[in-house]
Amino acid sequence: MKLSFTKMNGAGNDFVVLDNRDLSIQLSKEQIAQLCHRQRGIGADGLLAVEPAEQGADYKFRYYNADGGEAEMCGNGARCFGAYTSQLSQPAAQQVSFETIAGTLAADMVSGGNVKIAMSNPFDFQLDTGVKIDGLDAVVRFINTGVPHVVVFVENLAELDVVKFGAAIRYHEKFAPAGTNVNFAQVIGENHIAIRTYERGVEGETLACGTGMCACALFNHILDGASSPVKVDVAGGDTLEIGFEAVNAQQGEFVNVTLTGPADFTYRGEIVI
Ligand SMILES: N[C@H](CCC[C@H](N)C(=O)O)C(=O)O
Repeated sequence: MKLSFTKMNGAGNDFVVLDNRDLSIQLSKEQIAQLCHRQRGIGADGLLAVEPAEQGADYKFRYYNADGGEAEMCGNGARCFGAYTSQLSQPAAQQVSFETIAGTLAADMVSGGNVKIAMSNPFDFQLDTGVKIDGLDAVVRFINTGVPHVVVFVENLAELDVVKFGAAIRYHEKFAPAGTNVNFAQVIGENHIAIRTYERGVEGETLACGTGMCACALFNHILDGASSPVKVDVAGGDTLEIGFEAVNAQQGEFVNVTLTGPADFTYRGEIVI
């Protein structure tokens, strides 16, 4: 099968984008994993598929990790999905809505080529999961910001072995069977944090993780009183903004969570699979 695709990235979190509005593309988990393979395929952290909406939004957004498994949604991917689908209409749309497993989201094309995502409300808040990891002297926290995220605040982010400790938490029995993404964060200023993320389904550190940035920013508010918007420095070198409105922060209740950052087209191509 010959596939036309678009390669995009959101702050270095990179994706293969497929226009499947006619539902003609049917890929197996193995085929998606091959497309995302860095040496044997196009290479990406995940794959975004545009499908027709079923509940009144403009589109349906399907997200697959590099291992081919479907996940509930993807924050950086949502910005790329928004930028991609905004250009499917003439003139280009300023706002698009799309259905995901995590809920219906909206993407706004804002200044500087950035995209602002109105995220789903977080849930499953655990201030302290009680998980202890040998060699990691820190509290393991949890919140679901569309996908599951552990958040661990540390003082030595730059030197931390993110893959070692990330994998240990991702595969910990506490989070089985779905597993979790794992974020390590460090406060670097007022309303300003830096994070590194081990991503479930990539099984490695990615250059950015949008839902992970949201999770860390919300804990920065809960733990340190940071106010909205929180600036988040990510491993790929970008700084993004997380907005939120606390309803009951100590219970992890927030609304109007937003993720604003870049969504870049890298190239278009064709591949036979
Ligand atoms: N990179 C994504 C998160 C993907 C989540 C996926 N790794 C999973 O939950 O399995 C983001 O920007 O939010």
